Amino acid sequence: MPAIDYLRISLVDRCNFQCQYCMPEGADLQYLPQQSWLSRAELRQLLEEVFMPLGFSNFRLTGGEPLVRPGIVDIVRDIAELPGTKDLSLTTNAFLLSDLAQNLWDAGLRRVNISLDSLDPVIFDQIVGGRGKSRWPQVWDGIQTAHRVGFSPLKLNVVVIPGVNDHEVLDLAALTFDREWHVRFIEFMPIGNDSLFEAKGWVDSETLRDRIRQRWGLTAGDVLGHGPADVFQIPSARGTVGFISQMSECFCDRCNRMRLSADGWLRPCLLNETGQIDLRTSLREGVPTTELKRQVAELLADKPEINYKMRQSGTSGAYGRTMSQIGG
Ligand SMILES: Nc1nc2c(ncn2[C@@H]2O[C@H](COP(=O)(O)OP(=O)(O)OP(=O)(O)O)[C@@H](O)[C@H]2O)c(=O)[nH]1
Ligand SMILES: C[S@@+](CC[C@H](N)C(=O)[O-])C[C@H]1O[C@@H](n2cnc3c(N)ncnc32)[C@H](O)[C@@H]1O
Ligand code: SF4
Ligand code: SF4
Repeated sequence: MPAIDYLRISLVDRCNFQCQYCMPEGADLQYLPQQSWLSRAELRQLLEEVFMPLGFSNFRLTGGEPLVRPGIVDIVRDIAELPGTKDLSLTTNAFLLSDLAQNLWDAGLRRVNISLDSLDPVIFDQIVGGRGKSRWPQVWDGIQTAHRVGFSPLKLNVVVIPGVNDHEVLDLAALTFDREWHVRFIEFMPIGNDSLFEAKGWVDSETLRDRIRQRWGLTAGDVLGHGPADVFQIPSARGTVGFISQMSECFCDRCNRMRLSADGWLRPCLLNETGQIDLRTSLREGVPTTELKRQVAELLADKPEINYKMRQSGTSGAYGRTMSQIGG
């Protein structure tokens, strides 16, 4: 088991999109009241006094949509400035990125992962649940702005849904040719929209790799990252193609991460709800951070047993929190 040094921090459970695969269909999600979000100061305190001393040094901000969190730029600055931060990144749908990219860069953020499920604006809008004006141009503009500002590596995340966007895999992979963009294909996971998962299923990464291999060839690749992607490269492309294959390969034995929700629950596994602890309530009740550190250390010791294969141990039926509430 590798060292657990990667913390994914969800800053807000709300989102300006409602992607088919992420939110339950017809979702009437109960959003957290704002006062239950970890404040900027509480988050900083937990990082400095609990997580960093336990060896966490790589941080990812996510959501919901992290760019709708008020004060996002200040939160980025706080974390970027902490001496214990080795790598800081953000996962976003990029809808608000063109306005924020420069400020985020100035605050110390250097890389972003962006969801882009389709190059076809009509399909894109169907996936993200748009009504009225198309959302695609603004997202594309956000990606271009991030590129211009200098974020690198710049990764694009595609959740592949059979019959929805799987026919675009070659076009999306071709985005890696001219620019140093890193396109990652994610196998649809059974969290978020269960009925869509049952209806559509998922495409295994090897099938996608075969398609790419037959068209252009495929060699080993490399890009900075702490997540589960297997990285390849189309010969002579500037960027890479990555595959996140929870369903076909299961990468739990190399899991190096935990998740902190917007309301301060620490979750040892995305797909298994065992062992979560409520750090925010304890912090607000005055429990010393030395004690919280002891509790987190205990959970770190239990983490290898809390994984996708053992998910029945922590979940009865539907997950208590869905993908947008956990942050992916
Ligand atoms: N099952 C599972 N899926 C994960 C895990 N980590 C990331 N993913 C999936 O991969 C998606 C993309 O992750 P990103 O938010 O882009 O971050 P990442 O790939 O971990 O980050 P870097 O490799 O550091 O760039 C997530 O939304 C999940 O769908 C994990 O621990 N378990
Ligand atoms: C929950 S979103 C949060 C960050 C941001 N809103 C975004 O979309 O990038 C993080 C990631 O989770 C992925 N995701 C959501 N639901 C998923 C599912 N059921 N299976 C696989 N990936 C999923 C999204 O594609 C996205 O890359
Ligand atoms: S994938 Fe991201 S953008 Fe889409 S609904 Fe989920 S949280 Fe929002
Ligand atoms: S499913 Fe859980 S244990 Fe497996 S890689 Fe994801 S977070 Fe880690």
